Amino acid sequence: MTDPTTTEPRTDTGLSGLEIRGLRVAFDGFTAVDGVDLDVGPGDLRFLIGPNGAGKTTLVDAVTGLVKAEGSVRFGGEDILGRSVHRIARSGIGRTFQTATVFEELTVLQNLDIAAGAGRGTLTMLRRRKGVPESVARALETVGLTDLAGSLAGTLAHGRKQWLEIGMLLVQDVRLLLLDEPVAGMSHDERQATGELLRRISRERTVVVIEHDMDFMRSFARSVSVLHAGKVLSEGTVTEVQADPKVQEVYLGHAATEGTTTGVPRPTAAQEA
Ligand SMILES: Nc1ncnc2c1ncn2[C@@H]1O[C@H](COP(=O)(O)OP(=O)(O)OP(=O)(O)O)[C@@H](O)[C@H]1O
Repeated sequence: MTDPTTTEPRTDTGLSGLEIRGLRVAFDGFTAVDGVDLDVGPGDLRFLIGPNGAGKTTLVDAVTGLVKAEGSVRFGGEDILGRSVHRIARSGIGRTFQTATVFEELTVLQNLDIAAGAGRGTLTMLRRRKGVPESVARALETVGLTDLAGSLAGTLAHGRKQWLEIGMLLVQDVRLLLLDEPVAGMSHDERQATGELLRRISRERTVVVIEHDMDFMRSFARSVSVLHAGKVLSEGTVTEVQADPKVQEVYLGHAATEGTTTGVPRPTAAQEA
């Protein structure tokens, strides 16, 4: 269930929100993102859900500069659309992909150190350091990997690799985290720990999660946007979105055609009867 004490997006100084207007992405005449307006408040923990092919990943690709898009994407007061991937990353936006991309042959600490270095100036990089940088120690603590700092990343369990990747965004001081199905393939306990981690992170940063796992969404989303056929179909709290007949129609329609209940919001009592 959504924590009622954390329903309101935070507005503390230093937190930045995302403002998307008229976002459009076309691939050879096929419009994958079709005029999306989306506001993610500072410190929100927003879930982006929708059936396969709805345009969720393409939207994140557009925000991070991986695909060309029209419209506007403002973060921290600046329009970032059209900037290079590198410049967008430097403006404080980071993402993870469905498959964790960590350096398996390096230790957890080395992975974090490299990620931290990516945000440092050349002079700082050249300076000799003693011990673990504070930002790295903090990230280790936050993602719960302090005791595994010396372990090779390749030996980590699946869930912990995802946490390491999130830690790599934290040391880069990413202020907007865009996470693509972070709990896919995780055990129940790992999902729970990941949800709690995202709650902690969203006290200081803005978090957007693409997700198909509806139980996870129900437990941890502070707000939800439903995408369908490249457009925002519905938006609100978990309760509001689940009660929206348009959402039920889209998901139930898919369940019927795909023979799966993955991603189907829990039917209302009336539907179950
Ligand atoms: N590079 C591309 N070239 C052509 N079409 C693409 C490309 N990338 C995505 N698409 C199409 O755009 C649509 C949206 O895809 P996208 O991956 O954004 O959906 P999604 O909501 O993330 O789906 P899923 O939940 O399955 O990951 C799909 O029809 C997909 O086939």
